[in-house]
Amino acid sequence: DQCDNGADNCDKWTKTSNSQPLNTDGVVTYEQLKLMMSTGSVQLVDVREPDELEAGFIPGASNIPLGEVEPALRLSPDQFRERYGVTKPHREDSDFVLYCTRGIRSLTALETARSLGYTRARHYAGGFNEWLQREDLRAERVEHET
Ligand SMILES: O=S(=O)([O-])[S-]
Repeated sequence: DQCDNGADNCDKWTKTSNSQPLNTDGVVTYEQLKLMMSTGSVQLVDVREPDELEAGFIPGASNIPLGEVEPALRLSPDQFRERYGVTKPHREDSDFVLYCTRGIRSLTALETARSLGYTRARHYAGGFNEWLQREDLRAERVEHET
């Protein structure tokens, strides 16, 4: 079973994965994402089209457009790295996070990922829209403080 590989947080995840609707254990909030980014534990994938990323994206994200998510996750790890320049997520990874503009496409991508065995994958439902708003607010607050 999934716990055989000794993943740290195995218990927490095996109890909820597959048995809960995606909107409870499948969602990452802005705060959770920031925390994951600050600890270096996130494999972030932007599922928007490449031209949408020209206006910006979340730092560290790789781009796999929605229509490529399924074939991408079927690539071998070597092929995946060659194509996308990053390590292919492992099926048991809980730090595999998808996002788009406002959570619609990333939910579809998440369902695709889960159907391919990525049972702990999640999506940042607020998407790039919320990200920009929250980051702007943070910047303003920092300005006021200084
Ligand atoms: O990017 S979106 O599908 O949420 S509009």
